[in-house]
Amino acid sequence: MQLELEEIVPDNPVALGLSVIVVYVLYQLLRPSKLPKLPIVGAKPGEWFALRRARWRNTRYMKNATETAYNQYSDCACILPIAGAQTFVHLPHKELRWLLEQPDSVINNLTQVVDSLQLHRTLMDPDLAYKPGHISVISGPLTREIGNLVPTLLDEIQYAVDDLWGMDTESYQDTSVFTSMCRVIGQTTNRVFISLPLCREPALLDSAMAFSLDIPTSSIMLHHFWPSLRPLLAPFITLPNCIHTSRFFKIVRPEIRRRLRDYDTIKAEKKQPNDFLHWSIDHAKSMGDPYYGQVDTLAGRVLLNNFTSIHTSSFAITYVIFDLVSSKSSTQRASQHHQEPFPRVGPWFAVLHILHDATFYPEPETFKPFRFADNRAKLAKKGESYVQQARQALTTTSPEFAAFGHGRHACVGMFFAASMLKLMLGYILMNYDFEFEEKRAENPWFGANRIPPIQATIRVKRRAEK
Ligand code: HEM
Repeated sequence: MQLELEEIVPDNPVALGLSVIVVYVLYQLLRPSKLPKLPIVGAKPGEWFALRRARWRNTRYMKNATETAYNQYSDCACILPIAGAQTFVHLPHKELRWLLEQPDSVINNLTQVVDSLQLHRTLMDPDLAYKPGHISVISGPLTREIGNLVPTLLDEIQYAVDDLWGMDTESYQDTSVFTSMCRVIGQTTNRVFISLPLCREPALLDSAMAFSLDIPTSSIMLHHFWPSLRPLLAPFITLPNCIHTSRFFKIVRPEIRRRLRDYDTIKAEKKQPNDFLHWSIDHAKSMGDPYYGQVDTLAGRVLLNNFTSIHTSSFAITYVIFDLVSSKSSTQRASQHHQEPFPRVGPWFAVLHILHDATFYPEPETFKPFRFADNRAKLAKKGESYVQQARQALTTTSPEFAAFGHGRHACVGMFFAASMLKLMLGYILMNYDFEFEEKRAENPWFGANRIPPIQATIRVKRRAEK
């Protein structure tokens, strides 16, 4: 018996719409998986929809899931599905070197970053990611200028911290560490990105900080939907990204137009500003592609840099401050190196668990702010070369210390971040006292990322001058 098309397809438009949705949902649930045949973390043997159920289990118990991936599958790869993120192929630690040797034609870092953060939807101009001009500006002039920028950085840190934490030497006050650190980092990085007075403009900082949160939030939301539905939902989900981008652009556009107009005169008079915006204009002029020199491209670069800098650096300093206030003996000595970074690479390595692996870091659960400095001193005492000693530096990445990633695509801003964070910590420890806390506030999970306790407060007061 042969059925005519009209007999199968309902003529009622609502029924037709519903049938399409049902067929689509069934297809998504039952279509064969393209994933390699590997053990799935969080799945139970023989269960239906193992991948989907594992995804929700892992998301609920992220610590267990990532620990299982790191410890139980230390010899073979496994699949680590997480809701709101990609389905990761988790590689054992020993495979990191192999991974780093793969050319971009085999494992493309940009594709993975774009997909992970859904940059083609969460950025209002995806070409900022596909034509990443900021990378050469960060690794070039910004990194070269760090030494010269120290007084500028310190000036802004002092201004921002004093303003937020006050000068009262008598009484302790409650303060939200994360919120204040975001503001200090936002102000300090923008001092280097677009200089005074814009770096202190509250509306600019508010929109930059909001945008820095919009990207991870909207990408997590988008990852909850099947890829084919994302283009339809993205305009709604990324509405905050659009609003914060246009607020930021409105503030910076007049300054960018002024810089472009006066570029030749400023250069002839050797009065160039020493900031990211100026270096980006220099870079645009050398590119021969008008896209790089457009006002909105330059504004987008500054905003994108706010995204890469604000939360990464604020997380790092917030961890340290919480570790210090709950560790009496450590606050006596100025702290240099401590990071509990969030994992970002995919194919995925549990950076968090590597940094808590007792094979590499004895007593990993104990906060030892001088862990690396003491190692360095021991190496010096043994007469080891300067190069060996420098392997303990915050900016020397390795398979065992991948807080900034490792290899070709390691963080290009790490030298800048490390200098800014050390200056900040030094300034805070020399000028402020903390009230000691018996118990350290827990670090919660946000999607696949471990983050500092962003709601928690501490008590702080200005140290009286002796
Ligand atoms: C404590 C602060 C920071 C941490 C922990 C951090 C961490 C990271 C990590 C893990 C990566 C990915 C590496 C990979 O894919 O293997 C990365 C990439 C990147 N970071 Fe950072 N970062 C920090 C601060 C900064 C700052 C301040 C800037 C800008 C000035 C920056 C700019 C970038 C850029 C542009 C990339 C992409 C590099 C590429 O694709 O080649 N980061 N960062």
